[in-house]
Amino acid sequence: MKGAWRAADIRAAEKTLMAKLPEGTLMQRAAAGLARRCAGLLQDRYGGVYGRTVLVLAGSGDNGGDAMYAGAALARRGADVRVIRLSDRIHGASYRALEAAGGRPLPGPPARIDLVIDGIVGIGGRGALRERAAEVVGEAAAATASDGGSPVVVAVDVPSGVDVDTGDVPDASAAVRADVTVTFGALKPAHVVGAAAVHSGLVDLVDIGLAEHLVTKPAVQVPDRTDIAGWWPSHGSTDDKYTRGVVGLATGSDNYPGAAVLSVAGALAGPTGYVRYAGTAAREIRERFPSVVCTDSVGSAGRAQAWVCGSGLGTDERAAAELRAVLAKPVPVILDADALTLLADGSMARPLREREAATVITPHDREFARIAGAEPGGDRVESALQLAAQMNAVVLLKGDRTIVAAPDGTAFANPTGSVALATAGTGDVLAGLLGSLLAAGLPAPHAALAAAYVHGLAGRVAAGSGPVVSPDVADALREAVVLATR
Ligand SMILES: NC(=O)C1=CN([C@@H]2O[C@H](COP(=O)(O)OP(=O)(O)OC[C@H]3O[C@@H](n4cnc5c(N)ncnc54)[C@H](O)[C@@H]3O)[C@@H](O)[C@H]2O)[C@@H](O)CC1
Repeated sequence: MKGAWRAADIRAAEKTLMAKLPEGTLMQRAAAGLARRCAGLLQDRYGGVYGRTVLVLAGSGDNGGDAMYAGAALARRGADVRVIRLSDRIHGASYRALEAAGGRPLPGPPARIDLVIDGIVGIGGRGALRERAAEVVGEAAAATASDGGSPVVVAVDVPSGVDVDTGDVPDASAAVRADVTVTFGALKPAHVVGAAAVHSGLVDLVDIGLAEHLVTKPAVQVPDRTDIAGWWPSHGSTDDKYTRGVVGLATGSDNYPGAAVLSVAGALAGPTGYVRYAGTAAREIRERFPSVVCTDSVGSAGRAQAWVCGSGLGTDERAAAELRAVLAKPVPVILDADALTLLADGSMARPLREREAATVITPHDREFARIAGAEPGGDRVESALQLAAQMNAVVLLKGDRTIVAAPDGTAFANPTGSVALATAGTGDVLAGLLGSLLAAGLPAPHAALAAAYVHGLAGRVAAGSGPVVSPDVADALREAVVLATR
């Protein structure tokens, strides 16, 4: 699991480390790593460093210092390095090093640029880029590279114009869109959550010896494949259909039988050995999935180790009664879609509060607003954590980087999100898969993250064969499980 730390925690660790090192050492480490990555990108794209045009955008702080020292190293290897100073006050020693290596100042971006180094602001940045900086960033990105394409844009530490601590991008037109972000010491939330994660492009972490001095808990954690593989339940030779876990689904309605089909398809791709369906879509489910045991209500269904409730359930009296029946079960429960709408008027607050087993809620932003009173806003991690604490539930806040927040204050971000999932019905598939993982015994935060991870991969797998609809995501789940867990 990788952690991402806020700027204040990074600065505290840097302070401890810097006290042990000769002055300037950390910046030299950062700049050396940055120059190496830039040289690699120039090599891969244009076949070498020599003769390539590199534009350094330098702001007033140490971020500009990193960029100019790296520019100096590239100039020494024969690159034609130009620098635009975006402040009257810039890092002096690195500017002089760049000049000494042959770098030259320019008032504005040239027409031909092979690589842009964004050293405008790093972890000291506040808000959207100021007007002049935003203008220069736009002009540089619109320049032509020597191979006729757009220049490679490398952000130093974080793309300038994003909120480092929250991943918010206050104004997308006044923020750098990087192909690669070379960051130092540790990831920051901007690399892994919110719109800033998209602006970061590929994130490349340079070790400057900081990690062991980070004493605080990360603001957000990001699982990788080995975490998912380690959590995914495996079966032994003594297992049977019951010991693998039984998952129950109270989903679908006369109006939305498809939601039931999709949620059951999601559950069947998970690790449980037995799927029960309770609801009005029993006929559709029996036809599609003969292994699923169907009843018409939660009350008449047998036991399950976890229940999924809400996808396409509707919000009428029958739906409310089914939700109440699910909340009364002493097992983990996932509340999705219409179940969240039913929670909004507060009438379920008591049964929800009285639950002892885990509850997972899976809102998108508008559902989040129905329950919390307002959409998540710029700080999605903090918003999800607050709702998790308030409801004593694990919150899976859907988005390009889905966030999983636990009531104990721990937050995670899923790295596999895919735009392919932004289509009707994919949430039903996710809820079913998550139910299966909970029924198989995974702790709720791990179940939510593992489901989001595999679901994201399934979206990518499905997108490999063209435009995606939600049944394609359900069909791709098995391949995604194999990719994530083998
Ligand atoms: N502190 C350290 O030990 C290290 C820091 N390093 C670099 O130093 C950076 C942090 O440096 P600083 O603390 O000097 O801060 P930054 O260089 O990130 O930026 C601070 C300056 O930017 C200006 N600024 C803030 N918001 C702006 C906006 N929206 N538009 C335009 N200008 C804006 C401020 O006036 C301030 O002077 C890191 O991100 C990293 O790149 C690295 O060299 C590694 C070691």
